[in-house]
Amino acid sequence: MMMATSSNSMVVNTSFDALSPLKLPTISKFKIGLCQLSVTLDKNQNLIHARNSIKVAVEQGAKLVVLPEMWNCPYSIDYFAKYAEDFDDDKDASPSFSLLSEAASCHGITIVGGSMPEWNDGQLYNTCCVFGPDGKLKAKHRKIHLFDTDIQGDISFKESDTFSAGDEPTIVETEMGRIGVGICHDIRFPELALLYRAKGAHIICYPGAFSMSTGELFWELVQRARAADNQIFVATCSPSRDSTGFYKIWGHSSLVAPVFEQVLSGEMIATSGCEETVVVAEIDYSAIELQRHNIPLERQRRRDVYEFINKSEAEP
Ligand SMILES: NC(=O)CCC(=O)C(=O)O
Repeated sequence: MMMATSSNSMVVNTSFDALSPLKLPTISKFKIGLCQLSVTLDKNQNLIHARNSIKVAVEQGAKLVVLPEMWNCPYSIDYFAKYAEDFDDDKDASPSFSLLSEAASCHGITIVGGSMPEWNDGQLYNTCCVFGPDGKLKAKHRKIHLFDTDIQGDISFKESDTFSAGDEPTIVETEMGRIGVGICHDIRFPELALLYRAKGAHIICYPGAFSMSTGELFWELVQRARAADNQIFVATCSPSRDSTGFYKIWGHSSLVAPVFEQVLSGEMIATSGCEETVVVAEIDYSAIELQRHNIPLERQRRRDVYEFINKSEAEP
């Protein structure tokens, strides 16, 4: 069952009971563009930058473009509220929203619009908007798992001091397939990806800004894990490391395929370094079918055994 939510997302019902069979979209082979942007203190500059970068991706053939987490605002607690926009009240008054909508319609592409700080009803959210080729908003995902960390002598950062957490998973039907959306720290939670896979997603897009402290060890690992576990494509897009702020960003925007050259599962097929760049790579959703044929995880899954997880969680 598909439901329209208050936040405008076409969200697939969140129960695990019904497994959506894989259905490939009409266009199942196309190019994706990942715009790894350098984010400055100058919001206007960030917007111009994003528009130019989307154009570069389109010129290289991208039909689906992904932007980074916080592409219009430095990734810093000090700036989130100052740079936030309200996308619901008057969309024309939101320059970032309008830019994404116009870019999508002008180029006739689907845009997973990274994330931006959003004001709504007095709450601040870390929000990703997805636009279709007609420029209309198709979905809005609010980061579900906020990034709070305290690593002694290294990094201390608490998104939850500023942001409220979203509480809805987001899967959106687009011409470029059924897209699950997560924002950065959301990628660490296999349950969310499993839910998207169960609901027939072809790709999960995670705009992200992993830190230098955790990026080297975890960024590639979690992308490949989500792709391999779920036999699905995973795309990530980060700001570049030279972005403004004390928070140092890992970068490395990437595309991971469920299978590569017949056998390799969860293989990185395109990636970047830490500098500003646009990564354009080909997606072929038939790789999902191939990998699920090669190793039919879904048939082998033992839900009867995993029942204990739910039961143990239910205990006080
Ligand atoms: N912006 C984020 O959510 C960062 C997440 C991160 O770095 C992690 O290690 O998790």
